[in-house]
Amino acid sequence: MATPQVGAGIGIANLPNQRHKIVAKRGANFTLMVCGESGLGKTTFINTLFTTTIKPPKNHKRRFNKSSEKTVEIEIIRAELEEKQFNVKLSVIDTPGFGDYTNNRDSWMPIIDFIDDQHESYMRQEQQPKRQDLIDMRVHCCLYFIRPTGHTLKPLDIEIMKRLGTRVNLIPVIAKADTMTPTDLHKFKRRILEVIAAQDIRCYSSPLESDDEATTQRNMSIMSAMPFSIIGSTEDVITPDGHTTKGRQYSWGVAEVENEDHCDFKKLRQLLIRTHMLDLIHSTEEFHYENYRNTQMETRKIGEARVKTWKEEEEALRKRFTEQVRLEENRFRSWEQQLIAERDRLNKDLEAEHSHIKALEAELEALQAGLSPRRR
Ligand SMILES: Nc1nc2c(ncn2[C@@H]2O[C@H](COP(=O)(O)OP(=O)(O)OP(=O)(O)O)[C@@H](O)[C@H]2O)c(=O)[nH]1
Repeated sequence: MATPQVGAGIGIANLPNQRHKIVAKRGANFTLMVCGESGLGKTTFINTLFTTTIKPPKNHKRRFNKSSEKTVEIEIIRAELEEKQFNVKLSVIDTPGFGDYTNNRDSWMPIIDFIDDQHESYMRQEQQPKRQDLIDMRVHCCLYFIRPTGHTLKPLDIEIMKRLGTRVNLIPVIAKADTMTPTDLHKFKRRILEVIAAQDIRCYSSPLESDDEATTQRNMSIMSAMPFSIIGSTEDVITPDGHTTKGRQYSWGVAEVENEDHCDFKKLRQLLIRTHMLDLIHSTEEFHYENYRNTQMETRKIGEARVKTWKEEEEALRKRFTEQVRLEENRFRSWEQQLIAERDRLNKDLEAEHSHIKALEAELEALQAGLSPRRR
């Protein structure tokens, strides 16, 4: 685990102004998770966000050597950020390779387990008599990277986002926004929001209202950009007006990371680092952790091992499926019985008609036999 010390002006010095001045004294502990399909720019984004190489870029050829059975590896990168004597102990949880495999269902389970395990570990530590220096790795925010397809969310995205949203502050982001036109990006955002609402996916939302009108406006402007479109790059480029900035160079021009006409990187950075870091920490504590704790307290005796929630969800899903199959089979059987009964009834009718014809034929024969001598 790398522990780089970085100190460039990225805005964490504003944190003490956010909510509790007390945090300023001991600094903050912030855990950020990035997940989404492989190659969407998660590592690049993290390095862009903290204006340093927190994590070295990967060798993408490596991916092709992996066995298709392999699940995601969770990586923890730690860094200490310091600005104007304010410290943030940052942990970044990367989930590389996600979605590379044929069996994608197996790829989200370790992510869900990781989040639950951190709550579990914190809860167990809290139950101990000695409660100082608790190790806290609860995930305060999860950035879910969406592939910039321009269509809509994929079923796998929906499935994972649903599970994440009930456990963690989920923030959806559209990766590689420089690969889409502003019109397509706008339509894509709208479709994503429609799916999020229709599928009841819970995303992070912060209180918008504040005593200060400017803060309310700022919060509204930040939150209205969700799902945030982002461009990641640690490379310097020269803009048409001649200044140097982080961006991606193309033959048609440059895509600038910090240009609000190009993407929402600035707003997302503002939310994560400057304005909402403490709210993300507090809502994890007050909402997601409490939720976990309450559920476990209701369903478990003290000391009893945790039943993995996703396993319960899987079991419920399996039961529902088996029940549906059973109902369908019953429906099919009763339909088959009806068909057999109908066939028997028709056969009987046919037999009766047959006998009737036979009787008529016999009668006709008898009549013909009766008539014959007189003819002669
Ligand atoms: N066009 C474009 N390319 C990007 C962007 N961000 C990253 N890339 C490129 O995408 C490739 C993958 O980037 P990574 O940051 O390694 O992606 P990742 O999601 O961490 O990949 P895994 O860890 O394998 O899941 C690299 O070649 C990056 O240069 C972006 O915003 N736009």
